[in-house]
Amino acid sequence: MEQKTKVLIIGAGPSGLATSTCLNLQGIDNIVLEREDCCASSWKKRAYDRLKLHLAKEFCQLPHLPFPSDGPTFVPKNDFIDYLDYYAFNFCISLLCYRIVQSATFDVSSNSWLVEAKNTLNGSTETYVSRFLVVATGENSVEFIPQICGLDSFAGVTLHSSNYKNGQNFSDKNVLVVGCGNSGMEIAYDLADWGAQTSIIIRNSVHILTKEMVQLGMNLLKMFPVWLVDYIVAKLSKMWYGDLNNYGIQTPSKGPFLMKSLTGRSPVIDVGTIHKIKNEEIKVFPGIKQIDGHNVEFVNGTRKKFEAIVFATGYRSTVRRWLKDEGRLFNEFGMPKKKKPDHWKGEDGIYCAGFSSSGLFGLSKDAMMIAEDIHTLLNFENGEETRNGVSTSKNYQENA
Ligand SMILES: Cc1cc2nc3c(=O)[nH]c(=O)nc-3n(C[C@H](O)[C@H](O)[C@H](O)COP(=O)(O)OP(=O)(O)OC[C@H]3O[C@@H](n4cnc5c(N)ncnc54)[C@H](O)[C@@H]3O)c2cc1C
Ligand SMILES: NC(=O)C1=CN([C@@H]2O[C@H](COP(=O)(O)OP(=O)(O)OC[C@H]3O[C@@H](n4cnc5c(N)ncnc54)[C@H](OP(=O)(O)O)[C@@H]3O)[C@@H](O)[C@H]2O)C=CC1
Ligand SMILES: O=C(O)C(=O)Cc1c[nH]c2ccccc12
Repeated sequence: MEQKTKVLIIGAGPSGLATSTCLNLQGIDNIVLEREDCCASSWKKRAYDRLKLHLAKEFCQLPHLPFPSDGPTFVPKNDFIDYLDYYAFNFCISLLCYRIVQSATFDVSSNSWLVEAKNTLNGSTETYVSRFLVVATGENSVEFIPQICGLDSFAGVTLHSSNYKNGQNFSDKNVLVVGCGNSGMEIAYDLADWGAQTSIIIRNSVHILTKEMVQLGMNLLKMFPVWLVDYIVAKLSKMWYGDLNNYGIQTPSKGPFLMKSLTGRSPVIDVGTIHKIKNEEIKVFPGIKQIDGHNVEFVNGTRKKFEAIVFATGYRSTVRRWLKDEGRLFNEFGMPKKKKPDHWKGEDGIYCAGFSSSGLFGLSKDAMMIAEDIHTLLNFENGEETRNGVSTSKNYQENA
């Protein structure tokens, strides 16, 4: 089987859905391929129960569909899932699930992308041919668990944050959370709330802000330079939380928004974890040196027994496993080679949406720019054809 389309989009997360919608509204034929059985699978299957969007809803809406004005400012996970399902339905997205893309190659002779996908319903390999290819498989495509000396010998339960739902099964257990990004800090809070004896590893410096500080910062950024916004937000954080050094938390020298834009690392948006750290409900440890049975030894020589470890150690992109473009658009980590704002476009009609480390806000911008660019290129190509005597119906109307 070989299926042809003008644009092939890989991945039906927010990036794929947003790009498909923007193309649909321009009347450009496109198909979205998704490896799972549904759209927005990371939100439906790999997110913990108490998750809410950290940014105010105005920064999280996808193109052409605002959140209801009477709804909460910080949208809960399930409302966001309903929003994404409605989005896919409302904009008539042409979605093919159960398709794991295994290779994508540009064919110079036909000026098109040849994409092979495994159909997991019947085991067959399908071929798709398109003029344009949009990579929307996400920065968080696969769980990352670091190699730690002795991890194989750990005698308790281990899981990645993407498989954590809530702390129900951990009450009264000694649990170690590895990683102090937004997942780790919130999961530690949740575990402590469920009665687990909770510890967290914070091995590097990290910014801690409230969601209101981030909201203020995002709004100030519309008018003021990043250094000034960082100065204000960092001052507010210091006033609110005091000196966190005493609790094992150092503040980076670069400001939170500059750091986000340069490295993609988000500040931790505190949901109450800091309060629990201050009152010793949650203990802070430095990096792990080694694990032996139930014992974990930290780099400062301290040892402690744990019954479970939650790895909130982040994710990796998997593009380089299947995209055969000789590493032109993506680096070895599966992230764009070009710096923002030029990250979203490669050569030969390839694009990426959702790889600017700027969350839903950034991926919506990518989607709009990609659709606009494809629209312009197609108009140009149609114009060329008209000049060469091959008119399309669109050009008949435009020329009339
Ligand atoms: C826990 C968590 C909370 C977050 N909260 C926020 C927030 O509040 N605000 C914010 O702005 N950002 C947030 N983000 C960051 C980001 O906005 C989300 O990760 C968002 O889902 C990214 O959308 P995406 O479509 O780029 O990637 P994903 O949602 O990961 O979607 C990619 C899709 O591609 C599919 N796929 C991957 N490989 C293949 C393949 N080979 N073949 C076919 N399909 C494939 C996957 O199954 C998946 O459905 C959060 C991230 C996480 C992990
Ligand atoms: N409600 C929301 O909006 C939420 C948003 N998110 C977003 O999702 C994305 C992914 O977040 P998250 O899952 O937290 O992943 P991140 O990549 O942001 O964080 C990973 C963490 O793991 C730590 N880590 C990695 N390896 C080790 C190791 N060997 N030992 C100790 N620590 C280690 C890192 O620390 P180090 O710096 O020392 O390497 C870092 O603190 C982010 O953009 C985040 O902001 C996540 C949860 C909720
Ligand atoms: O939740 C995330 O990690 C995001 O990427 C959302 C986001 C985009 N810009 C920001 C600036 C500060 C904090 C979070 C974000």
